[in-house]
Amino acid sequence: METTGDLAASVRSILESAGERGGADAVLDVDPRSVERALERAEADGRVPIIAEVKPTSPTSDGVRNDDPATLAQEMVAGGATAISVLTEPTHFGGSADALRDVRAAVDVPVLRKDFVLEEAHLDLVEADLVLLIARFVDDLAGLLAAARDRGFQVLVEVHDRAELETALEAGAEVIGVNNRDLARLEVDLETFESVAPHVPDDVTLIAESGISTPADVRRMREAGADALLVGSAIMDHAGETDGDVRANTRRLTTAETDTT
Ligand SMILES: O=P(O)(O)OC[C@@H](O)[C@@H](O)c1c[nH]c2ccccc12
Repeated sequence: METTGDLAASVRSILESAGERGGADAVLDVDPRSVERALERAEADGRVPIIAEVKPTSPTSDGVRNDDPATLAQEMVAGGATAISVLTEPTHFGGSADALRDVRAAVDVPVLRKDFVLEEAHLDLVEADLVLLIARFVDDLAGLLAAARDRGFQVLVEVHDRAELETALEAGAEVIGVNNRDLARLEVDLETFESVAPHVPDDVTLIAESGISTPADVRRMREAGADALLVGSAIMDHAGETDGDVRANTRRLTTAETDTT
């Protein structure tokens, strides 16, 4: 793992608490809902493939939403979401394994577990269809990827630059997310995706992550090659700028390529 000296203080503290969280008693055996199939269904219906994120709060959000995660997820699916991402990180994002379990029981789309998984035992906290591994924070990416696949998980490997992309490809990642947020400064720049995307092989499923808030942002990321987009804050609307209507917020983005008004 890289030294944590160049990371934002909140990210250092997230990693410290992640390292202290234990695993689980049993090794999971997951029967996953196919992400590939879900993406094909969205494209066939003319919906932009959006992975909508249930994120009660975050170090960069203005506020907290304590709505029932399962209800939020159902509203997101009603707004056309292709998959749901659920934070399970408890100390900085207000997430939990129970929230993910409730969401997965309430919807029939694939569910991504969003957390700071650093070692094999962390994989066994809760079943999900897709699990996130962050290239920058994982020592043995190929090993953890294999351990996740052995359990049946599909795996989203997150990168932020070309060097991390190479690491992800060498490790055999098939689904790669480019995070527009820089974890050293916590700032978002959509150019990050645009600069990394051209170097991603066509057979990789490519996801643009973070900082996507408007239909124009959606179109920009799609033009740069995104197969899907991961959106949290603009849908959760922690500050309450859109009456917190998660269904409408999701629909505005899933229809961005058909409704260009
Ligand atoms: O809220 P945003 O800017 O739409 O971002 C969503 C998602 O990309 C972000 O929550 C995220 C991306 N990678 C992460 C890793 C851990 C925790 C959270 C994240």
